[in-house]
This record gives sequence, structure tokens and C-alpha cells, in this order.
Amino acid sequence: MVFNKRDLNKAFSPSKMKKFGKRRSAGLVVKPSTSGSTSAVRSEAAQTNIKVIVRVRPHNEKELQDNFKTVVKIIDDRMLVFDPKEEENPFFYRGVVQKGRDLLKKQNKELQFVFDKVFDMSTSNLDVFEGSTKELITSLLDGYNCSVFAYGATGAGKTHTMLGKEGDPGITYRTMAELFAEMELQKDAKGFNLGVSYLEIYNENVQDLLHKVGPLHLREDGRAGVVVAGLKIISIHNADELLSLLAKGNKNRTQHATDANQESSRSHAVFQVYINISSKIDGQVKHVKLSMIDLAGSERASATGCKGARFKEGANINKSLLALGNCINNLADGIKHIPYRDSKLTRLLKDSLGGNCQTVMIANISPSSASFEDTYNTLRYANRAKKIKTSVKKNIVSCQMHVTGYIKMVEDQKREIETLKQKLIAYEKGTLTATVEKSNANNEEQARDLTEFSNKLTELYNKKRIINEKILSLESSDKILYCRILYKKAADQRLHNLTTTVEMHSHDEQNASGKSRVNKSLQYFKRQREGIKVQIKSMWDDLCKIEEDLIEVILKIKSKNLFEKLEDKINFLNSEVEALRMQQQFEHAKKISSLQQCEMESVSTIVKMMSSTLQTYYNLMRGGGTITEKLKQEFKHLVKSLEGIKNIKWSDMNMNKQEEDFYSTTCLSVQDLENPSRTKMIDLLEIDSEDEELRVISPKKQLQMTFDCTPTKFSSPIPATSEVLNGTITLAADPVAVIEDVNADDVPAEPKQLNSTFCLPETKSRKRVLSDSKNQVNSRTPPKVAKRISPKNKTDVNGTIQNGKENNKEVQKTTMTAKSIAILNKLKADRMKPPINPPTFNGDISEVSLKAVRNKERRGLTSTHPYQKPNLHRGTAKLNNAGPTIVSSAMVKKGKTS
Ligand SMILES: Nc1ncnc2c1ncn2[C@@H]1O[C@H](COP(=O)(O)OP(=O)(O)OP(=O)(O)O)[C@@H](O)[C@H]1O
Repeated sequence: MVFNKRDLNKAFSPSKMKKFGKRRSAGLVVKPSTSGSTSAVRSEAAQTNIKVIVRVRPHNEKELQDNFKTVVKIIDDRMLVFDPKEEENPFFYRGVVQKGRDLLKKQNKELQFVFDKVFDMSTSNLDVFEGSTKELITSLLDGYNCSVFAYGATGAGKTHTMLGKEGDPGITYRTMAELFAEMELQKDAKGFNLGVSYLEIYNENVQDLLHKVGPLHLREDGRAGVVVAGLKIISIHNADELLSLLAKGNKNRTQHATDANQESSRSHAVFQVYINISSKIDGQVKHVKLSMIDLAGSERASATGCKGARFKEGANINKSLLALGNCINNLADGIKHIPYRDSKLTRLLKDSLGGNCQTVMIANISPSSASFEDTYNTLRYANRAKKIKTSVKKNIVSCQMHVTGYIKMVEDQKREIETLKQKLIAYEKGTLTATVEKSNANNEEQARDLTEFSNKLTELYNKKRIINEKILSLESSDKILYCRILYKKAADQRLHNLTTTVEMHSHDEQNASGKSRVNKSLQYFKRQREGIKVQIKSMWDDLCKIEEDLIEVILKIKSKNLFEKLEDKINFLNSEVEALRMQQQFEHAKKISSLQQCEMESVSTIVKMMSSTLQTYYNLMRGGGTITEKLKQEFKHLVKSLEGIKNIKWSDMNMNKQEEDFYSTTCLSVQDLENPSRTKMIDLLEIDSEDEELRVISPKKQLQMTFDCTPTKFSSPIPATSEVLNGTITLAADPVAVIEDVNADDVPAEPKQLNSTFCLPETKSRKRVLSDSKNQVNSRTPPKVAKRISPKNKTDVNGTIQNGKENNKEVQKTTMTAKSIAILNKLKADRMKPPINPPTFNGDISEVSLKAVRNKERRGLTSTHPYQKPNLHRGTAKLNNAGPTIVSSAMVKKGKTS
């Protein structure tokens, strides 16, 4: 059956298009298309129109020679006008321009066509590739089948477009080159397996162009669709291999020269690419197919000039093209029945046209008026084809299709998951173990550090405590020796005073021997003191070294952020050292007190004996009549003094310089032990062998230093405030007055100097204790009730009564008795006893304790006043009160006697 042009025109007649126009869009969701066509979407598969591209080839030589007109006018890249109107030359008749057209001339069709793309004559194959098939690569690798076929009359440029020529490859090669490039980019995520086949349909026979084996048969496969049985699929790996394959296939392709084309393709060539895509991420497998078809040209028998076999070829070509036209018409019109089986070409292109495929149709046309009819038909054909919709979906292989593959994939994934799990567990274990180990190591290291630092602290503080104890013990011995020197010198002074005015040879000798003994004792004491101070210096160096080590350890502790954990321990150890110092201080005070007691008793006995002797001498002189009036007056004055002149010293009175010196040189330097420094110790231990007893080391300051036991770094059980210092003890006697009376040789001692000076505790109702010589001689407690002296009417040293207002300017200070001090020290000692918990250093508690002691004294519950003791003698009152007392320098002011 031979199809002629009329048949083709009938197949693409516009009337048919109208007839089925309404059925097209039935059941579809239609939306506007940018190409002037429409697209519809279904849930399971997207519908898309065939993409129609028109390429106009340039005029060939023949067309140029014959000066054929151009019947195609390109408006833009999407629109062209077929057979456009020409500029009409004015038609003149007898010199007059005639209206209307030239009736002798055929009227122009001026048909406007809009396509997805229009390429003009100057377009290269590369441009066509980029505007047509390049975008198919993405869809293809996404799993969509794709088809490209070139349609057109013979010699219109189909083969040129699809295969190209040497140096200017067609879109087949370019598409494949792009495909390989894209596969290379995606090879990390996907695996590709690619094969190609190349066949031709010649005279309704399917031939394998790559493997000449004879005609092949088409088979319908429910799963794969139409397949060519026996078609050889060749695997290629790059576009260059493709070129050689195409060259080989084209050699085998049936080509004959016709009047229209010297190398006219007499068959439909179908180049197909099969790609298996397997995702390396989810294991998904896709089978896709790209078909690139170079159709044989529709031809007019007259134009080709073919006869015989060529004519038969033409007839078959037209038959298949007619079948293709019919399929396209039906597809475009939405008719359900598509006559694919009318030709092998349509059977083979079934997928590409109406199936699951993205299709591009390239309509090649000649611009020449010589191919007017062919171009017109091709344009109408293309215009119809652009209305065809295809339903595209991804060609993902189902489980049923490749169960074994999936099983293998599942097995592989299981193994991989298991491996990963093992790795994860190992990693987590390793990490956790590492973390735990690290944490344990840190804890262990910290615990080790803590233990090490704790032990070191204990060791250093033990050493510090021992050295403190030794130093304080040595210092105590030194102070006692110093006191004994003072008393020896006082005895020497007394002896000197007694013998200077008495002429008695035997006494001189005795005096001389007494002086000698005193000097020997003094020398002995001094040597002992020097030995002690050498020992103290040595100890002091050790203490400084320990203190430096302690500072270093504490800095290390702080650098390792362990100070908070060891702070309690450090406080406790410090409090232990502090307690030891206070204990030592207390012991020392007791020793000093005992020494003073002995001295007072000795002086008391001397005074008693002197009184008796004086009375005897007075009576003898009086009886013998040798007594002078002056002596009488002196004796009377002395008696009067003993009877009536009282020395009272208030506790808030200032201490004189000698008193201060005594206190400062008989008390322990505990403060120096807190912050030992070599220079300080050298200063303090500097011995003036000649007049060391006169050495004054800033008395008030020294007192503060001596009795301010407040550690610099830690709180003290008794805060070193003025209140606490007020509660400390004062030596109420003035022994230095005896020693330091440098003018005693020349000036007789004033009676008031001989009288006792008492130190009384401060109370609201101050008690004035009288120094009654009679009572003192009888060793009795003064029978008289002390006369109240208002603070407002206190007397000064001259016996004048001071105005209370003036006294108000002086800060009232509290002086405690020795008993109070003992209680206080006991309280402190008791507080320091519990070693389990570090002592709570609360100044308020100490203050409460002090107040309690004071109140007790005020209520008379304590009878600790030194002058209430029965064995105290009035005449020795000065030394009687030289017991261990702690005094605040701030509160001790210049002594005021009355
Ligand atoms: N765009 C173009 N640019 C330059 N030359 C072209 C172009 N298109 C076609 N030609 C030339 O026109 C001639 C015919 O082209 P081609 O063989 O591709 O036509 P065809 O459509 O394949 O014909 P047939 O159907 O008979 O095989 C060839 O010599 C080709 O080089």
C-alpha cells in the first residue's frame, strides 16, 4: 500500500483535529503551558507534552542556484511564519496604481506557528543540542524514559541534526557525551550500567546495525513493553566509543542517493541507550531508556524521482510515517485507540509517543519554496504533535521484578548495619571508657593531690607547732631571766641606797660581797639569755623556712583549685598552732606571776624588818636625846604616810613608761610567730648587753604586737579589737619604779612613791582600795571600806581632784584581774580543745565570755583581786600586783596616783 501526499495531508487535516478536540482533555487537570500547549498532572504520573522543536536548514546549493524563494520566516525563537506575505510592488495600470492584489499571483498562506523552540538556518548542532536534548539528561538519570526523533522531508536535515558530520557531531553524540559527564558527576551516589543498540527499520524490517544478523522481530512484553528480539546491546563507557559505534552503524544503514538528497537515508534509524541506575544510598534501581530516532524522510515520489526498489522504499517509508501520523493524531485528539500496530516504527515508538516517556520531536524543514509542500506538511505535523501528552513516571524497579537483587541488597545492608553497629558500640565504649577513665583519672589525680597536700600541710603545721612551742618556751625562759635580772638589780639598788649613807666597815664588806654575788648572778643570767637567743635565732630560721614552704604549698593548692577542699583543714591546723601559742602564753604568765610573787614576799619581809629596825633606832635616839627635830619630823611624816596617804591606781589610768617597758619585755612575742621574718627576729632578738632592761621597743606597739594574737590570715577566737583588748590583763604594780629610780641616790624617795599603786577593775561604782601601812604590816585585809571616788573627782598625780569632764575625754578602759585572766585563758583553752571541728572563731562569743567574767567580778562572785589576798602586804603592794596580766596598750595610759 502506497501512501501519497494526499493521504498524509488527510491524516493531519485540521478538520480532524477539530473533531476530536473536545475529547483531548477529558479526565485531566489542565493548566496553562508556557509553550502555548497544556500540561496535566496525575497523581501517579506526571503528564507532559511532547516537546516540539523546529529546525530550519540553510538553503542548499541547488536551491540557491535556482533562486528559490524563502517560505519560512523566523519571528523569534518560538515562532515562525510559513509563507509570509511579501512586500507587494505597486501594480500600475496605465500609470495609475491599482488597488487590490495581483490576481495573477498566488496568495500567501502566512501561517503562524508557535513551537517550543525554533532554530533558524544559522543554528549549529550544539545550539540544537542545548535547546532540545540537554535537559533530557537530568530526566533520564532521574528515571524517566526519553525519546528524541527527527522528522522531516527528505533532505531537510534530519540526519545532519541527529548524527551530524565529521567535526560537527549531531545531538546524539552530544547527548551521550553529556550523559557520560553527568554520570561521572553522580558516580559516588549511583552506579550506572549502560548499553546501546542501533537498529534500522527498512521496508518494515528491523535490522541490527551493530550486529548484522538478519531481520529482527518485535515482541510485546508486559513488563518491558515492545522489545526487539535478538537485538545486540553493546556496553560503552564513554562518548568516544559511541562515535565509533555510530560510524559502524551508519555504514550498515541503508542509504541511497535520491534526487532530493545524495545521501538519503532510506530507513528509520533507532539508536537506543539502556541505563541501569542503582542508588548507593537507598539501593534503588532504575532502568531507563533513551531513544534517538532518525526517521526516513517523507517524500514525494516525484521529488525523489525514485522508481522500482526506491519507489517501494518510499512507499514503506510513507506507510510508516503515515502510521506515525495517525498515532500522533489520535494521541493529540485524546482517542483511546492508538494504531501503533500499523507499522513497526509506531510499535517501536509506542513508549516514546504515548507511554512513559519524555519526548522531543525535532521537525526539520527546508526554507526553500522548492520544498513548499513538505515544509508545510512538516509544520502541520509538528503542530499536531505538540498537542500530544505523554504520561511520565520514574522507572523504578519493583521488588517483584528483582527479588534476588533486593534480597542481596537487604543482606548487604544488614551486614553493613551490623558492621556500623559494632563500630558504633566500639566507638561509644571507647569514648565512654575514655571519658570514665579520664574522669576516674582526674578524680584519682585529685584525690592523690588532696592526700598529698593534706599530708604535707599536716607535716608542715606539725613542724610549725613544734617550733612555735620551742621558740615560745625559750622566749619564756628569756623573759623570766630578764625579770630575775631586774629583781637582782632592784636588790642591788636597795642595798646601795641603804649603805651609801651608813658608815660601817663590816657592812661595807658585806655590801661588797653582796654586790659581787649580784654581779655574778647578773653575768650568769646574761650568758644564759645569750645562749637562749642563739637557739631562738636558729629556730626562727627553721620557722621562716617552714612558713615559706607553707606558702608554696598553699599556692600550689590554689593553682589546682583545691583550696576550698582544704580550707577547713588549713583553718583547723592554724587554730591548733594558735591554741598552742595561747597555752604557752598562759604558762609563761603563770611563771612570771610566780616569780613576782616570790619577789613581793621578799620585799615585804625586807620592809617589815626595816620598819622594826627603824622603830628601834628611833626609840634609842629618842631615849638618848640624840634625836633631832628634823629626824622627828621625818619619822612622823613617814608614819603619817603609812597611815594616811593612799596610792590608788585606776585601771584606766595610763601606764608609765617603766611599766610599759616591763610589760613589753616580759610578754611573749606570739604575733611574730604568726608571720615570721628573719629581719624582724633579728631586730627583736638584738641584745643590748649593757642596758637591755632599758631597751624600749616601741612599748605600745610592742604591746600590741605581743598581745594581738589575731592571725593575719585567719579569724581569731578573740578578735583583736579594742573591746577584747580592754578585757585583757594589766600588771597593776610598778616594779620598774623601784629599779628605774635613777635619782634615788640623790633624792630621797617621796612617800607617795613608796606607797602601793593599785590597779582596780573598772566598774560603775569604782572601789578605792587604800594602801594602809598598818594593815599591810599586820598582813591583814584593809579593814576600812574603800572610799568611793567618783570618776568625776579623780585625783591626779599631784593629789588635785580632776574634773570629770576632762576625764571624759579619755576613753574608759577595762582592766581585768588575774583571776579573770585565768578564767579567760581557761575559756580560750577550753574552746580550743575540741579538735574534731575547727573552732568557730567568733569574736562575739569571746566578748560574751569576757562580759560574763566582768559581771561575775562586779557581783563579787570572784575574789581574785590581788589586793584581797590575805598574804599581801601593803608595803609590797607595788610588786604584789605584778602578776601575769595582759594589757592593751591603747587602754593603758599614764598612771595617775592619788
Ligand atoms: N542545518 C544544516 N546546515 C548545513 N547543512 C545542512 C543542514 N541540514 C542539512 N544539511 C545538509 O543537507 C543535506 C541533507 O541533509 P540530511 O541528509 O541530513 O537530510 P535528511 O533529512 O537526513 O534526508 P533523508 O531523509 O533523505 O536522509 C546534507 O548534505 C546536509 O549536510
